[in-house]
Amino acid sequence: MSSLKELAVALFEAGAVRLGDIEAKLGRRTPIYFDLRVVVSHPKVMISVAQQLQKLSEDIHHDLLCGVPYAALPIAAVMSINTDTPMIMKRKETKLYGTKKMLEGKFENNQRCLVVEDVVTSGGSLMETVCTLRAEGLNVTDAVVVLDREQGGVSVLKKNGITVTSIFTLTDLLKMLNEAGKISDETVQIIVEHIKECQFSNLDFMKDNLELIE
Ligand SMILES: O=c1ccn([C@@H]2O[C@H](COP(=O)(O)O)[C@@H](O)[C@H]2O)c(=O)[nH]1
Repeated sequence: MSSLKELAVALFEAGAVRLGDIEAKLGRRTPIYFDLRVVVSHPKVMISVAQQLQKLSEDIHHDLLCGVPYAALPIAAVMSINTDTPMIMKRKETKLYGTKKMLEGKFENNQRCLVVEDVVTSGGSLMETVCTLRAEGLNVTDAVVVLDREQGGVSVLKKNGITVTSIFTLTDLLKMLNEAGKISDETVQIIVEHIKECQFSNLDFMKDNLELIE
């Protein structure tokens, strides 16, 4: 899988692109949903996704990698092994026993941690991980993601000090899948209209869980 178009088609064929009237996070409805969790069952696609993210990471100075739980964890693990970069893991919930740690793995104050994410919509999931990492004394300024759904999350993250670099924007991906005959012109149109109407300009809906700059 040398080209991005080949990767887009491989993701589609692996079942990572779902079309229809789908219920997403917080009861929102969407005509397109990306399920990157399926990639664990397709090792060649996993390697290709990790390699593309590694390319994006080459110019970003970092000491550690951290995947946003859960979908990005295996992707970050493959990148960690391929590049010999230590990884840390954020827990979704704090343990109620033992060490009560939020982060697993070894890290030191002020180390630079690059965040790995599968999909950005509002930016909320990624920001949640960033807040935990920063609260533990890590320096977090960048994230690499597989897909930017172009719904405002990347700008929201920028306002909070995070630069996002993605393998695909939704526009790129739709174009590649349309050219490959996987998605019709009509479906592309429906998705484009939905994305225009469903934009996020802040993370107010989850402000009780986040310590934001704004
Ligand atoms: O098509 C999609 C859209 C979202 N996700 C999951 O949700 C978060 C991203 O949404 P935010 O609003 O930016 O938090 C991400 O962690 C994905 O796992 C998805 O899988 N597919």
